[in-house]
Amino acid sequence: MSETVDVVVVGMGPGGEAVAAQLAEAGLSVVGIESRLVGGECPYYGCVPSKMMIRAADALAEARRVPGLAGTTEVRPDFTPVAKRIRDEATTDWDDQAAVERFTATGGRFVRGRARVTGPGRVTVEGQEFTAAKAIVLNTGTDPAVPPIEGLAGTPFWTNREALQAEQAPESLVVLGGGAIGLELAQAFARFGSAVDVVELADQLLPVEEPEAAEVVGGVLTGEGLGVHTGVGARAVRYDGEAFTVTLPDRELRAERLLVATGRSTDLAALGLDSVGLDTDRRFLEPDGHMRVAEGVYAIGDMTGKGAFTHMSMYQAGIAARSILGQDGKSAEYHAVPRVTFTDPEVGAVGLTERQARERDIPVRTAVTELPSSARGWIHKSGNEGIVKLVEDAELGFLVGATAVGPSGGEMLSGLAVAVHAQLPVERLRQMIFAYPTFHRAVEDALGKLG
Ligand SMILES: Cc1cc2nc3c(=O)[nH]c(=O)nc-3n(C[C@H](O)[C@H](O)[C@H](O)COP(=O)(O)OP(=O)(O)OC[C@H]3O[C@@H](n4cnc5c(N)ncnc54)[C@H](O)[C@@H]3O)c2cc1C
Ligand SMILES: NC(=O)c1ccc[n+]([C@@H]2O[C@H](COP(=O)([O-])OP(=O)(O)OC[C@H]3O[C@@H](n4cnc5c(N)ncnc54)[C@H](O)[C@@H]3O)[C@@H](O)[C@H]2O)c1
Repeated sequence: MSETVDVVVVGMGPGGEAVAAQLAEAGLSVVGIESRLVGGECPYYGCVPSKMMIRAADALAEARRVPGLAGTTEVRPDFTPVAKRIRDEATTDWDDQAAVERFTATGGRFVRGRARVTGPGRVTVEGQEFTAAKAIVLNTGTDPAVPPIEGLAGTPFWTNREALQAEQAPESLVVLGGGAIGLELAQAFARFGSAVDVVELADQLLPVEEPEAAEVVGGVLTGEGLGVHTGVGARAVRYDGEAFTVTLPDRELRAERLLVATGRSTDLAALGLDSVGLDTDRRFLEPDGHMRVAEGVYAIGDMTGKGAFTHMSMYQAGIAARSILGQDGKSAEYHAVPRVTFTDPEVGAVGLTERQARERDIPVRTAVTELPSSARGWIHKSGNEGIVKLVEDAELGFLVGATAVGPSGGEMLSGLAVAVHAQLPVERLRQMIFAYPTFHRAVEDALGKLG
């Protein structure tokens, strides 16, 4: 028998948890369904544990910069505190009891299980059927995509999920995929002593970001001893019980561990979305400005393909919640999506890259400045690699995109994100006073070069 409630949330990633809690707090009857851990990928296998690992790895790198600046250091990496911090502080040993209680304290009801949409307003989980009188909200995220490389299936390769449960840094590691996950984890493990090779199919690392940014990061990684192989794919993978052998067109790489970080996949068919008239052959759902994908069905987070970031999932959650509550609210805007890849240097970016702007026939004007030659970069010395790149719509006179690579590229991004979001005239930005000597003064130089 079907039980009627106001809202059923399927998948409790960051956005699903937020929307379910907001609606329950507003007095609606809400059922939140999660097959694994409430909170999703970010707190258990993503953002939080990876950034704990990176924080520790960056401390090692900074200590290694002491010679030449401040004396001598002897750096002996120990992964144990990282593994312990991830287990105890970040994930409570991959237990979501606190998150479940946080949700049920809002008045929501929690069901553990793998849900399927079975028709308009209908969701089935573990033999129970719920009828959602107001809305179904989908927030089922993504899973690691595993490429069809000969010999790979069945080997004990890592995805981000295993990598972030590691107790020790491996002696050696091959990383397939030079995107955000691949590079963040590759550099972190390398700083703990792993011998790391990164294999990226595209011609540049971080293919969605500016080539100038990728070049800086690639230079730093090779400078730190990582092998970086771009424009190549693995032809085959073998595992002999002790180590992996990855065959590239021109060489073989052998390593204790293999991390597959080649992107993410969705399975809309398994969710039963054909029962509400949605095309399940697609990779992503296409929501309208209020996150509706069908009558009474909302989708938020990575599965919408608008940017696989926790801040996107949370942003869309707020819009969906307001819509379900019948409140007025601005519809979603994606012209100023900020993103930060937490390598060292960090790659902060917002809006369009030059290539994306040109593909949209925007009359583009760009400028690039180098951080090491800025006053702060010169003072900073070791570890000062970075750039600022601005992309201006020359006709309209405002920035449509910007990238800040540097020791704190993610923080430098904030002013640039304001400029792109609010479409502030470049002329007005040029009149700003930029504090001396900050890294973001490089933005002033770049603005000067634009004209
Ligand atoms: C290693 C790594 C590092 C990252 N670092 C960052 C970062 O620094 N900053 C950032 O913004 N983003 C980062 N991300 C991305 C971020 O984790 C995701 O964008 C974020 O988790 C939002 O995803 P989501 O809301 O779509 O749902 P997810 O977090 O993917 O959660 C979806 C949930 O739905 C559940 N589910 C799926 N199907 C069903 C079903 N049928 N029934 C019930 N439950 C179901 C899943 O078990 C899962 O818990 C990182 C990701 C990874 C992997
Ligand atoms: N700091 C952050 O915000 C952060 C960190 C990690 C992940 N994320 C999110 O998670 C998403 C997934 O991350 P990801 O790094 O897995 O995906 P990604 O799509 O960013 O990168 C995957 C990379 O693998 C490459 N690739 C694909 N097939 C390959 C193959 N067979 N061999 C070698 N390379 C191959 C792709 O060209 C691409 O560069 C990202 O899109 C990002 O939004 C965000």
